Amino acid sequence: MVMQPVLRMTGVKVRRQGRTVLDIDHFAVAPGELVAIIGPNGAGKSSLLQVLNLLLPYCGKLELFGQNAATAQPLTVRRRCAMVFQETLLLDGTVFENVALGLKFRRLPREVVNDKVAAALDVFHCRHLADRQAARLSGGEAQRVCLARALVTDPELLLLDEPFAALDPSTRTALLTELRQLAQARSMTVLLVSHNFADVLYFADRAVAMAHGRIIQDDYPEALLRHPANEIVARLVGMDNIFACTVEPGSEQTVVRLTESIWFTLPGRHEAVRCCLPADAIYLWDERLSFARPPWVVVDGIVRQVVPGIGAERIMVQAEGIVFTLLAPRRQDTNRLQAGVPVRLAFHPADVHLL
Ligand SMILES: Nc1ncnc2c1ncn2[C@@H]1O[C@H](COP(=O)(O)OP(=O)(O)OP(=O)(O)O)[C@@H](O)[C@H]1O
Repeated sequence: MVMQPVLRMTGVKVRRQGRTVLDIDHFAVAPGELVAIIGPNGAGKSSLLQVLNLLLPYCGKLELFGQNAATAQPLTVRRRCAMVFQETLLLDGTVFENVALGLKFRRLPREVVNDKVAAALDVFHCRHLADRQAARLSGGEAQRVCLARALVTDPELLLLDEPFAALDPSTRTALLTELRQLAQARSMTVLLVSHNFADVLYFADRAVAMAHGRIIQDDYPEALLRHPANEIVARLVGMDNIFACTVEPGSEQTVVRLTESIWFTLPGRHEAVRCCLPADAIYLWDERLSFARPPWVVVDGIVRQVVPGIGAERIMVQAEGIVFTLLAPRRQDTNRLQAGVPVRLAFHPADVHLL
């Protein structure tokens, strides 16, 4: 059975102050999908969510829950959606009152409201805050309350516009985990706008990259990471190594040159001007791993910088005018690499993505 999409856009455009800020040929999301929306500042991500929440006028066709949004009752459609913003828009009053607000117009008995609010607060571990004034919460607490308020109405479509941006990493991870589990348990569809691709990998099953109001890639998050459609997406997903290259396409294989002596071959015929190499696909030389054998590409260079990190260090190595960035497991202090130390690197051409 083909499932009816929760939302379907066809030829949707939005103009703001004389400029087209959203231009979507086709976009559809199935029930239960967890979709991340990424894009540089001004790409149109918030505009997309605002259109879906019927907050912004548009041209073209938008269907929500199988109904044409232009002719459907806005209130009926909105009751099936909820949106959470980066700013915690809580009203004066207690946490309980804020979360109960979404249920207020549904004429539910008081006991049902109490139970639903308590359950929503429980999900995000903030039941103990129920009687506190919303204005006096910390950023993380307020964001949990906003999520509880959005979820108390059991929305079928949840729109999240960077609600985790201001939270500390452990709170973010905890909230994303809770939200993912909850969405899966309820078969809820979620669109999450995020600038953090680690969150995207953690939360979403599908990632949509936007630029200049258009969708430029729509695929599994891992596909964007390994095979970005263009340089904008490569930068969005944090691709550390984007090198200029020249290619010599042959009938069966293509020679890709980064410099005169750093080159490799790829099967097939390719045209490209850029070569992407993820930092975790470059290895420090280790004779036990026999990286020297072709098709591994072996490069000698000098460490320029070591940027400490949790679990892994980011190491910049200069070789023939190119700076390679690689991730290496953090070592004992005594054994650490330093600027000026000669090193040998290796990467496999299969990890290279050409643009
Ligand atoms: N209220 C507004 N009036 C006029 N133009 C606007 C308004 N809000 C946004 N825009 C413009 O619309 C375009 C898309 O903005 P939008 O907020 O959708 O992008 P975004 O991808 O969410 O960006 P960011 O990552 O910075 O939040 C931008 O060029 C922006 O300047």
